[in-house]
Amino acid sequence: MNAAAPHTAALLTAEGLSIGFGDQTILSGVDLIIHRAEIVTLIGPNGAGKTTLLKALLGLIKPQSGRIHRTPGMSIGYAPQRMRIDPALPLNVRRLMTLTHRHDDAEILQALQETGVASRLDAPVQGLSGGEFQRALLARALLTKPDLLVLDEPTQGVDFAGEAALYRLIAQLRKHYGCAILMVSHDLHMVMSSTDRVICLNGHICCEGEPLSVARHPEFTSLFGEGLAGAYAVYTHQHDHEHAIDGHVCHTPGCAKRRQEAPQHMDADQQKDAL
Ligand SMILES: Nc1ncnc2c1ncn2[C@@H]1O[C@H](COP(=O)(O)OP(=O)(O)OP(=O)(O)O)[C@@H](O)[C@H]1O
Repeated sequence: MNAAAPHTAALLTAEGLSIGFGDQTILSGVDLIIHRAEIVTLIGPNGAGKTTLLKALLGLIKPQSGRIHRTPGMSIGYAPQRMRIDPALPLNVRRLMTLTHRHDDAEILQALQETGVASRLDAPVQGLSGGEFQRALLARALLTKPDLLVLDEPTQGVDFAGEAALYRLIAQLRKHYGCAILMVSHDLHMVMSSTDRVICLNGHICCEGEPLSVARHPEFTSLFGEGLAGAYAVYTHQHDHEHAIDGHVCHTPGCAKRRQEAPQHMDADQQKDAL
């Protein structure tokens, strides 16, 4: 999915943003552009200001200074990081979908189908698994037919296999709706393979660009460590070897298969010779 999306026109622009609470400034000098149909991921340590920036871009927090320009008429879907739901509240998925806006059943069902949880329409929200809950939130954000989908940690509470499936779904949604996606994520490995552009935030924009260039940036390595950039290199490496079923690494074509088929009565040295 790293292939550049057809993003040319700016959908949302921010210039010189400073954002804070009271006399405390959390973010300063933030300039950014979100283009149509691109996937942009905000990364950064805890407390870096990622959620604060999203909220300012959504118009939920007024910046201390700077300006935000949203394309007139654009619609934004938002899946927040946290949603406090009273465990005693009888709330099913259908109701969750209409908490803030009215939508008819057909629209709700279609959005839930898009995210793979239509069968949970009448399930109590408290009974959803982590992955189902995130998919329901995603469906809720889709109901606005967004030009921009803003997702704050969309894989929270989701296991590793579920994370990969969710990122694939997000990519499909971008294709299907042609919407831009701005998300916050801590899944750095996933981010690197599932986004067009990465913005690394820590009180200001430390670095930004295509995933590979960000992973090599000194500010990225000082925030996340050399190891991670190295791990990313492993993540994208050219696979120049095969793995036999016993974990052995084979460097000659077909050797993994031959190793698997090598007679079991041979000892390790004989098997090696047979290869
Ligand atoms: N409403 C608020 N009032 C005062 N301070 C706030 C408010 N919201 C956030 N902050 C502070 O702003 C800073 C940035 O918070 P923010 O939630 O944006 O960080 P984040 O990068 O999203 O962190 P995380 O990765 O932990 O979710 C934190 O120090 C937080 O305590």
